[in-house]
Amino acid sequence: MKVTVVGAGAVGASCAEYIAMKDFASEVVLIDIKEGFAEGKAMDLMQTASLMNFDTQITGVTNDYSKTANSDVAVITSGIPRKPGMTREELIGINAGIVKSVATSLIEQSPNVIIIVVSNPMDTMAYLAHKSIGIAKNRIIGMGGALDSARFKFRLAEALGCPQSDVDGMVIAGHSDTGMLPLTRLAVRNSVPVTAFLSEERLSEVAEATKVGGATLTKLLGTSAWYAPGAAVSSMVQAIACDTKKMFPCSALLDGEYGLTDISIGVPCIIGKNGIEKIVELELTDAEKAKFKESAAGVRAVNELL
Ligand SMILES: NC(=O)c1ccc[n+]([C@@H]2O[C@H](COP(=O)([O-])OP(=O)(O)OC[C@H]3O[C@@H](n4cnc5c(N)ncnc54)[C@H](O)[C@@H]3O)[C@@H](O)[C@H]2O)c1
Ligand SMILES: O=C(O)C[C@H](O)C(=O)O
Repeated sequence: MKVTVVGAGAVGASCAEYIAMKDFASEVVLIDIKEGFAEGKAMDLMQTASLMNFDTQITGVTNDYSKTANSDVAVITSGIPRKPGMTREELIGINAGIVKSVATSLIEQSPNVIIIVVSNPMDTMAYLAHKSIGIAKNRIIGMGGALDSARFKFRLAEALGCPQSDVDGMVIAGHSDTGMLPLTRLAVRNSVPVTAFLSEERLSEVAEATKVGGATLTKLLGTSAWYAPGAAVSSMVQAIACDTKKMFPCSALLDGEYGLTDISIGVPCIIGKNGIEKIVELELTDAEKAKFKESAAGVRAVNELL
C-alpha cells in the first residue's frame, strides 16, 4: 500500500505520522512545494521509527510527482488554513487553484488512486476535484464528518462525564461552522440514547460546541487544528488499505441520495478498498431534513464561487 500525502504542513505531517504509527502502509510519500520541507518532515518522522515501532517508509519530495507514481491512496492537504475570525469558505480563492492542479498531477501519475480531500472549504474542494479530473465518484472522498463526529463524541463524553469509548454519534451535512448536523437524536451511551441522560438544552449546547469545534481551536491555536484532522484521515486511509468496510460520514458526490444531485456533502459512507462502497441513507426527521437541505444550499452557494 503506497500512500501520498500532498502538503507536508500541520495536517499533512500529522496524517503521515498517524499512518506510519498504525503500520499498515508500506510507503508514505510526503510532497510539498516548499523546497526541502517535505524532505525534512519525512526525515524527522523516519527518526521516530525505531522509537515508535513502525516499518512504514516515509519519503519527502519537493513538487516531484513522479515519486508519487502508482499510489493507492492520496490525501490532499495542500492549501492555506484559516486564521482566527475567518470562515473556511474564505479560503476558496487560494485553495481552489491548488486543489485543482494537485488533483490533476496526482491522477497523471496514479490513474487508479483513491483521493481523500482535506483542504478547505472541503465540500467544495471535493466537488472541484470531481469536476476537474472526472474519475468514478467512489474514488474521491472528502474528509470532514469523521473529524466532526470525533469532536461530537468528545463533547458528548464531556457532558455525560463518561469515557469517550462509551459514546457513539455522527455528524453529517456540510463541513462548515453553520452547516454541520450533529445527530443528537441518534447518539448513544452504550446503546442507550443520550436523550435519556441529557436535557434538550444540554444536548443543544453539545451540538453547538461541535459545530464550532474547528473555529474554537483556530482561536486557541492561531491556525487550524491538525492532530484530530490527521487522525481522522489516517482512519479513513486504514479503512481503504485494510478494506474494513467501516462507516464514516464523508463528503460524497450525490446522485439522488438524500434527494440531492451534483453536490459533494457529508453523508454516512461505507469505506473499503474501492473507496466509497455504499452511501447509507438515514431516515431523517422533518426537522433534520430541513437542516440538511439548508446546509446543502450553503455548500451549493460556495460551489458557485468556483
Ligand atoms: N477537512 C478538514 O476537516 C480539515 C481539517 C484541518 C485542516 N483542513 C485544511 O487543510 C489545509 C491544510 O492545513 P494545514 O494546517 O496543514 O496548513 P499548513 O499551512 O500547515 O500546510 C499546508 C501545506 O501545503 C503546502 N502547499 C501549498 N500549496 C501547495 C501545492 N500546490 N502543492 C503541494 N503543497 C502545497 C504548503 O507549503 C504547506 O506546507 C487547510 O486548507 C485547512 O483549512 C481541513
Ligand atoms: O477549522 C478549520 O478551519 C480546519 C478544519 O476544517 C477543522 O475543522 O479543524
